[in-house]
Amino acid sequence: MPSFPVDISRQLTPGHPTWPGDPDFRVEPQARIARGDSVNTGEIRTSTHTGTHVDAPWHYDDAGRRLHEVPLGTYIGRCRVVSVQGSGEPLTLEPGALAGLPDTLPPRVLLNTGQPAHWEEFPTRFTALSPAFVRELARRGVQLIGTDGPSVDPLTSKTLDGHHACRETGLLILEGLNLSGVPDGEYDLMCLPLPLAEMDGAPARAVLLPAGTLDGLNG
Ligand SMILES: Nc1ccccc1C(=O)C[C@H](N)C(=O)O
Ligand SMILES: [Zn+2]
Ligand SMILES: [Zn+2]
Repeated sequence: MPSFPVDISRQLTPGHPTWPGDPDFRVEPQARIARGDSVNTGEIRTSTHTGTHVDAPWHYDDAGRRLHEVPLGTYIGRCRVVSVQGSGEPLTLEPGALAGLPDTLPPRVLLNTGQPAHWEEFPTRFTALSPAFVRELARRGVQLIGTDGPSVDPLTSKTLDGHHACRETGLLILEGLNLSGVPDGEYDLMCLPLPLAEMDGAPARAVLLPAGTLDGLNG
């Protein structure tokens, strides 16, 4: 029995790795009481895709919705954490990975692919989602896919087939979760992306609550 809330966000430590080519994640001290300022403050610089974050559809589709156009309820409500294993090279999930799971799934599924709790370096080896896998999740009622990997497509993909399968099926994407040590099962997800208007995505805080806690909210 985990202790709730279970924090499934990655700690944004100085030097947290970012997607290759994205700006370094930086946290810099600004005001310091120890230097005579009245308060302590800091400055952060981050890619919108660092650590635990959501992708707005506009990230991979110029006609897609931007972050402020995605209803917050997408990220709040019943979810299921599922351990899955990819196959092939690059590691990819196919529909068979869902064998043994019910034909109807909650609106949110979080995929535990075995990524560690902390990334010392950017994980170049992670599990991608095939379009067939995405379509099968959509068929089972899923509306939000979360993964502990940094992307739903392989690192070197230019075609972003997994992302586009999500676009075609209306599925939204949450990436970079920390699901290390989280038992499979049903929970309520509460994930709140930073309210960055007009953006393509945003870092988010995500926690799990006992299933049913949020009953009464939509979805
Ligand atoms: N930041 C990037 C720069 C160039 C190319 C891809 C990315 C990504 O972020 C891809 C990843 N699929 C993501 O959604 O986080
Ligand atoms: Zn992203
Ligand atoms: Zn993505």
